[in-house]
Order: sequence, then C-alpha cells, then structure tokens
Amino acid sequence: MTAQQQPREEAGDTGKAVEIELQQIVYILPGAHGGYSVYLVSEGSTSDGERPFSLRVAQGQEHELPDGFQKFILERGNLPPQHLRAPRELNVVVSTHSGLRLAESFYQEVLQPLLGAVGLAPHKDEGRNDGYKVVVTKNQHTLRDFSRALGKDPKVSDKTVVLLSGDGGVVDLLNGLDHSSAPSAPTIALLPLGTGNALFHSLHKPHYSATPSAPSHFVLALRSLFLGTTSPLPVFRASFSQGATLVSAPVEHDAPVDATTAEAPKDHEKETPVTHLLGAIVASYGFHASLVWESDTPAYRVHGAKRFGMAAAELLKVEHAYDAAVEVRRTSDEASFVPVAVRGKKQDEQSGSQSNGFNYVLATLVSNLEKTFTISPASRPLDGQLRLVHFGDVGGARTMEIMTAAYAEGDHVKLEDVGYEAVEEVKVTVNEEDPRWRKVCIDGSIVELEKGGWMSVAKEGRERLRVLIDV
Ligand SMILES: Nc1ncnc2c1ncn2[C@@H]1O[C@H](COP(=O)(O)OP(=O)(O)OP(=O)(O)O)[C@@H](O)[C@H]1O
Repeated sequence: MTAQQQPREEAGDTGKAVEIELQQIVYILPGAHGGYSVYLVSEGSTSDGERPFSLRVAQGQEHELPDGFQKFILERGNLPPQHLRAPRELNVVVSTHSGLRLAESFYQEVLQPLLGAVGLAPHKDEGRNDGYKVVVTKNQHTLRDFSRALGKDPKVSDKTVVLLSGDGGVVDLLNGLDHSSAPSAPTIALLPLGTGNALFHSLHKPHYSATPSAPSHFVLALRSLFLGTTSPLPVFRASFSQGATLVSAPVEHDAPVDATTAEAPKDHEKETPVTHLLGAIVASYGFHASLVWESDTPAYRVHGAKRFGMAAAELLKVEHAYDAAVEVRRTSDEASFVPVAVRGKKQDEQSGSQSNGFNYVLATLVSNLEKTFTISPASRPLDGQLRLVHFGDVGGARTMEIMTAAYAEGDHVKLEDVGYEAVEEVKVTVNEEDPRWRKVCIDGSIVELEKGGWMSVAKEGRERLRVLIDV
C-alpha cells in the first residue's frame, strides 16, 4: 500500500478518482460496513480568485487504509471526541478583522462542516452545553467583552475556545481571564487566521521541519483541534511602574495621511492606567516595540501588510539609541537583578564617543514571531523558558542586517553584537524624555511608561490557559 490512495470523491458525486495526500488529511471517520470517509483540507491561491482553502471528503474501504493513515481515525463509538463534547462547553470565536479577513469563510466552509461531521452543531441558546456557541466579532471590543465574561464564569475551566484569529485573540483571552478565580484554566485551540500568528507557528514549528512537504498550517491547526491533547500554555507577566498607561491603537480614518512621515501616532483612542499584562509571546522595548506602535497609524494601515516594512525604514533612518538600563535575574535562586552589558556599539566618527543606548531588547517565550522569522532559535514549543535577545546602538543598517539574519532560522543570535540568553526575569528601566521612546510592547499591546519608569517580565506561576496541540 502506498500513501496515495484513489478512492471515490464524495463531493459532487462525480465518481472521479482523487488522490488522498497524507498532508491534507484532517481526520478519518469510519462508516458502516468497513467504509471510511477521509476529510481533507487543501489550500488554493488567493491571487487567481480561488478560495485559499477547500474541504473535500473522499470515500473508501477501511482495509485499504495505508499504514500512515491510521493515526487520523476518530473512533466511531466516541464521537464527538471527548475533549470537545459535554460536559465541556465548546465556543467558536470568529475574529472577522484578523489577518486577511478570512476567518468567517474558513468557519463556514471548513470548520463548521468538520464539526458537523463529528456530531457538533452550532446553537444560539445560552445555558445549553451540547454542540457549540459561535461568537462573531462585530468590533474591536467583542473579543475583550467575550473574554471578560468568560473570566467571570465559575465554570470557565470546563470551556474550550476555538479561536479563529491571530495572536490578538490569545492576548485578549489571557487578559480577560486575569481576574478569574476558577481553580483551573480553560482550553484554547488556535486556528491561525491572523497576520503573524506567532504563537501558532512557534507551537507547531517541529512539524514544519519534520517533512519536506509539511501539512499546511490550517491542516495542522485542525489536527490539533480534533486529535490533539491539552498542555498548559506558558505565560509571562509584565509588571509596570506606577503611571504606566495602556495605549489603544488609533481609530481608523478614511482619509489617507502621508505615510512617509516618521511621526508617532497622535490620535490614540484612549489611554488606560495599567499595572500589569499577561502575555504568551513577547515583551519588548526599543526597535520592536516602536515598530509595532508606529506602524499602527491610519496612514500606514492603508498599505496593508507592507506597513511594517515602511515603518521600519522610517524608524531605522532616525537611528534612535534607546536610553535604558536592562537588568536580569538569570536563575530563580538569584534574589537581585544584575545589569546586562550593552552588546554592539556604533562609534561616533566625529567625537569618537560611543553610545550606551540599546536598539533592541526583547524577552520571549516562543521561537517565532512569524512563520519564517525566528527570533529565539533555542525556544521549543511549550518549554516555558523566557529568553532575552538584545543589542546596543549599532545603527540602522546593522539593525537591518541583524533582523535579516533572524529570517535564516535565527542566525542573528550567533552574531557578536547580539546578546541571547535564557533568563528568569528581565527588568527594563527607561530614561527617555520623549514619550515616543517610552513605549513597550506586550504581545502587540502597547504600554507607555513614565520617564524613569520600568517594566519587569517573569514567567507566571499560575496556569492561565491550556492549549490543544497535536505533538
Ligand atoms: N469586526 C471587527 N471590527 C473591528 N475590529 C475587529 C473586528 N474583529 C476583530 N477585530 C480586532 O482586530 C484585531 C485582530 O487581531 P489579530 O491579532 O487576531 O489579527 P492580526 O493582527 O491580523 O494577527 P497577528 O496578531 O497574528 O499578527 C483584534 O484586536 C480584534 O479585536
């Protein structure tokens, strides 16, 4: 038997033989009389007008299943899968504005039929816990409101939330659950419909390098949902000095603004005092935080995904050296912080003096910030180790070279002017006058520190979320 079978295709009942590719299989359902149905998800391309994904079902006889296919079989007598059925409560959250705005069509064309095939249907009634509840975001507050309500629910640990979003959905959930008093954590399943999907790609990274033609990230995500098991999601807590404010993204305007100005956003929606935030991906100060913040203006947004490159080019021209002190605790036994030496400095040609500022300070629990951007190559899925990447005032051109090396499987950490180490806790104290250079980034959220203010980042002891993952 080979991994390429030629059973009949059910859809359209054409009777046409189709190839079943192992990397497209989500799950296999045994039917009556030794038959089986193979559920396959393939990706098309958006440029030629095709749907970027499609669900197909192929029929065949069970005895024909090649060896590699058995692990995808869902037991007939155990449907819906135990981790998705009552008494657990299943919620599906569709974040309509995430990424390329494909979450709704992915739900309708792929997820809903796959849930339906295992006996799970959407319902509208509160209080029912068969089937699943669907939340479709209407605005930027829907996800936060959902997560706050979830946090107040005493039965939160019985819930599984399927998130069709990017990293923003995870952050909203984590922080909405912050004040939950439930003894154990709810479970999430990630369907990567955002732009960067850092957490998803980091959790599934071993699959990308394991085979020459790895399954698509949608197939991996769906396998994690239907066939995965839950593990605690490592989370960090970023604490801030008094006076820190959470700065919301600017309100979207229709009129385009000149995108070439390197000015910081001015029209914040609001600033809210904040003492701490929970995160699962990254806490940063310097170039990364400024880029996340400064690319989030109406002027840049009209340029879609290109906005990061444009904002980066402008920021690098400014060549700002961030005036900060960075300290770490390297082990849990160490009671006090020790200063981190600045790595890589640019010599001022006229005065001969050297700056002591930082260009980049980033603490992370994950390996990747995008599928191919490996910021921390030593990080493994769920290892729960905080790692610090930093470099000094090396100038715009060198910053670009270092960042480019991160796209080569994280080779930047081998460069002499880059510091990279495992740490227990990181503290950044910011001495900048101008609030533009006092922004820190926690998983995409921006916090402004006061002059002389600090951010301290350490792994959170308490379990906050569990994640479904097929390892
Ligand atoms: N209908 C909507 N109107 C306005 N905002 C929305 C709507 N739906 C979702 N949002 C917001 O859009 C943002 C989407 O963030 P998310 O992280 O999911 O996607 P992304 O930024 O494209 O991906 P990533 O963070 O992985 O790069 C969230 O802040 C969410 O609250």
